[in-house]
Amino acid sequence: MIIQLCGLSGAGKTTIARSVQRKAAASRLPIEIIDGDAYRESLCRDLGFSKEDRCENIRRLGFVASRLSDHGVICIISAINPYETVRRELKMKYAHVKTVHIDCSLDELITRDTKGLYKRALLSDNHPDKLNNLTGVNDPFEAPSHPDLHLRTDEHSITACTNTLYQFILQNIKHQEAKYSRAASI
Ligand SMILES: Nc1ncnc2c1ncn2[C@@H]1O[C@H](COP(=O)(O)OS(=O)(=O)O)[C@@H](OP(=O)(O)O)[C@H]1O
Ligand SMILES: Nc1ncnc2c1ncn2[C@@H]1O[C@H](COP(=O)(O)OP(=O)(O)O)[C@@H](O)[C@H]1O
Repeated sequence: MIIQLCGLSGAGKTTIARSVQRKAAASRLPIEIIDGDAYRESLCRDLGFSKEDRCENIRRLGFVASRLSDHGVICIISAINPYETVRRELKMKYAHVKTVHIDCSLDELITRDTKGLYKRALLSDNHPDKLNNLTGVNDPFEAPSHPDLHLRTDEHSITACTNTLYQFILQNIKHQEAKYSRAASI
């Protein structure tokens, strides 16, 4: 199974992914987090933040996830993943891909601003530190119209969001197992 998260910087993708991973480890459920930020320091080092590069980034993360997922590892792709076309592409290309929108209002993100990115994006146009392509401020984020799961981190606690995503994963595992056992008995 591949869970492709999408959501703005600071929405809580990494926090929730890690928390679900810890919870799953207690039940010996293998989860690998494929984190955009981390892969941008290795496999995706050559990529920037243009639309083309962001889409190529997601394609590469999707490929890595598919290789692990084929061997029974549940993969969580934790990236902003802002474009509907490439999210759909992953769903079409690989088996058991679920889209989870980690949603949070811009006002709350500007308050959190853990990396100082929003402050930079909101500087005046002629400021030397101005960030010109921050997703959600001055670069597009296409909210998924029909996500498989929608979590609002400005309305629910980290624990509540973790539990919801964890239950969603368990339900989908059960659903997959039932499908395979029906196919095997034919
Ligand atoms: N311009 C701009 N827009 C968005 N994000 C930026 C930008 N510049 C740097 N960063 C940092 O890069 C992280 C996003 O990388 P992703 O690989 O998740 O992005 S994408 O899916 O390819 O759009 C993102 O990480 P998260 O905060 O974890 O989302 C930021 O820390
Ligand atoms: N319900 C919530 N779910 C996830 N993170 C939350 C929530 N409420 C507050 N936060 C805080 O928001 C920040 C999210 O940061 P992070 O997980 O790095 O976001 P992202 O990976 O989407 O950039 C963390 O400081 C986290 O403690």
